[in-house]
Amino acid sequence: MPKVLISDKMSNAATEVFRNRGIEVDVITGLSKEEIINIIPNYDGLAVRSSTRPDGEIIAAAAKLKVIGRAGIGVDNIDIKAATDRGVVVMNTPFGNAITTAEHAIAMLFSAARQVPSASVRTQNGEWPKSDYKGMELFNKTLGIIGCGNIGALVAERALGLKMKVIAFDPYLTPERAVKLGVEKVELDDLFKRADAITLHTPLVEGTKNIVNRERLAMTKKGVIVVNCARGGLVDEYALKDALDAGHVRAAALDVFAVEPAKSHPLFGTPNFIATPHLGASTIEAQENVAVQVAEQMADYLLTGAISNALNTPSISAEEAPRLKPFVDLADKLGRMMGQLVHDPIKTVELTYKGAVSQLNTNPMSAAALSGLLKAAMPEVNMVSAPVIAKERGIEVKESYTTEAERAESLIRLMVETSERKFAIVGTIYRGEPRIVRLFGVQMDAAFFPNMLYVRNEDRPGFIGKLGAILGDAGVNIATFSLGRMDEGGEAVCLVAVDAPVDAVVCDTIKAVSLVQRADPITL
Ligand SMILES: NC(=O)c1ccc[n+]([C@@H]2O[C@H](COP(=O)([O-])OP(=O)(O)OC[C@H]3O[C@@H](n4cnc5c(N)ncnc54)[C@H](O)[C@@H]3O)[C@@H](O)[C@H]2O)c1
Ligand SMILES: O=C(O)CC[C@@H](O)C(=O)O
Repeated sequence: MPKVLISDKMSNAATEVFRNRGIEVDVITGLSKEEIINIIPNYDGLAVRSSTRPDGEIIAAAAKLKVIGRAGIGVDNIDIKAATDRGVVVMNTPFGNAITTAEHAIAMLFSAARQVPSASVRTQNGEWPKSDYKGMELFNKTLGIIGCGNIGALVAERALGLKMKVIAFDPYLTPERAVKLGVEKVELDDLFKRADAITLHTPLVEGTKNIVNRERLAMTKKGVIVVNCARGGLVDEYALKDALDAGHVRAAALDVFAVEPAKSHPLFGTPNFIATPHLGASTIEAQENVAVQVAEQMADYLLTGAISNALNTPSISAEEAPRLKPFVDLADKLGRMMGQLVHDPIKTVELTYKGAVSQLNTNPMSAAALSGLLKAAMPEVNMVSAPVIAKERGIEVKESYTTEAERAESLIRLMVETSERKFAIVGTIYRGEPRIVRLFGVQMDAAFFPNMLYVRNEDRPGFIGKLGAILGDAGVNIATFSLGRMDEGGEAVCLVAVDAPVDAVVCDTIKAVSLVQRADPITL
């Protein structure tokens, strides 16, 4: 039974989902990094919010870990590269808290426009400071949205409902979508110049770090409002403080800070500054949504292999997972066989899906073939890391599809190209089992076995007897023998399934037989 650790405060709904799905679950929050490193080897899954930071050291200690689930959107607390290198799937819940966070941004906008928090505190202090507050009406004002994805679009929809004009900067926002949302797509500087209020909804990446900086704040209208409910680090907090102190920025409301938890901060106590402790996603509804969603996704993966909302590997729906499995296994075996037979650096990998398989989700098959192929040189590689590694190494990966398949319902052809030549292996699934139907240009019909021997020789009488004798003398028992040849007297291929690995000495003895070109062991 798989076992999951929930290491951050999360709705009980997550625990219930795991238990109902037959997954053992421990909820242990407030652990130090060292404590997590000590216990993580016991778990197949780790469910977190933002307090736990699964970094390279935690992931390296997690011998059994298969999945990290983030009950929320941002995954900047997770070392995705380390997870990818170890084959750990990282998944988030991209929509479960979006409405709640959009509502918090709107709440912050109103709070800033009317200074609700400070007016409340002073009123309750008995001051009745009515004449100190003159707010800003939002009606007819221009809201500048930086980052118009899920949450930005929800904020836009709500701001339009408030009869604001909405302008948005997002390099990936298409003009069509902007029209559909009812927002005007603008350049970044234009947004800073025109907005009466600015709200941020981008992830924190290299291109968005300090996107609200001193120079850009200087472009804004006097009296602008700044709201950030996305990520700390998007706003230069010192530049914001100066602009607030100078009275250029009317008010600012931050839910997120460059360093969290922000227990003391230069902005704290600044007039017209509002802070909340990363509450954007904190509603009963959102927390229940993300907890249920992350637990369902993790359970699906651990129990069925279905993958949704993964950041480092292609999706596989629960419905398609069982149909894909035999083809993923076949692709892995084709890759592993090829990886052990081709020793030169690979320039191109081409996967051709023929027949019924071409209609399926082939992404996991290609990932499995690549991982199998690279394993010969990199034993740690896996389906999650292989596509990234192939890209890093400059290996071009191509896929092609045809609904026609000769000789079988479905065929997968793996072709690799080195600087010298091309090699191809073709496989199929027959009665639920993977089989090789073509190997380096030679037609055959062979099953895959854990230990095999590949021999290429010139087709001459007597060779098979000699090969059998060498294997017999070496105490290697033959399980099956598959043969094929280009044409009579031409090149022939033997694929011998054996009961134990064939060592290098035996291979050298076979290679010494005249007309033998290659003898390579294969371990699957
Ligand atoms: N405060 C909270 O509790 C809370 C809750 C949920 C999400 N968030 C954060 O809110 C942010 C947005 O979440 P989302 O679900 O809308 O993400 P999303 O991926 O749907 O949208 C992000 C948008 O930012 C855009 N973008 C990327 N680079 C950009 C750039 N250089 N300039 C402008 N736009 C750029 C993308 O094109 C995308 O449209 C994330 O950082 C997420 O972590 C915070
Ligand atoms: O878990 C939280 O409270 C914050 C979540 C939020 O930052 C997110 O990115 O989804």
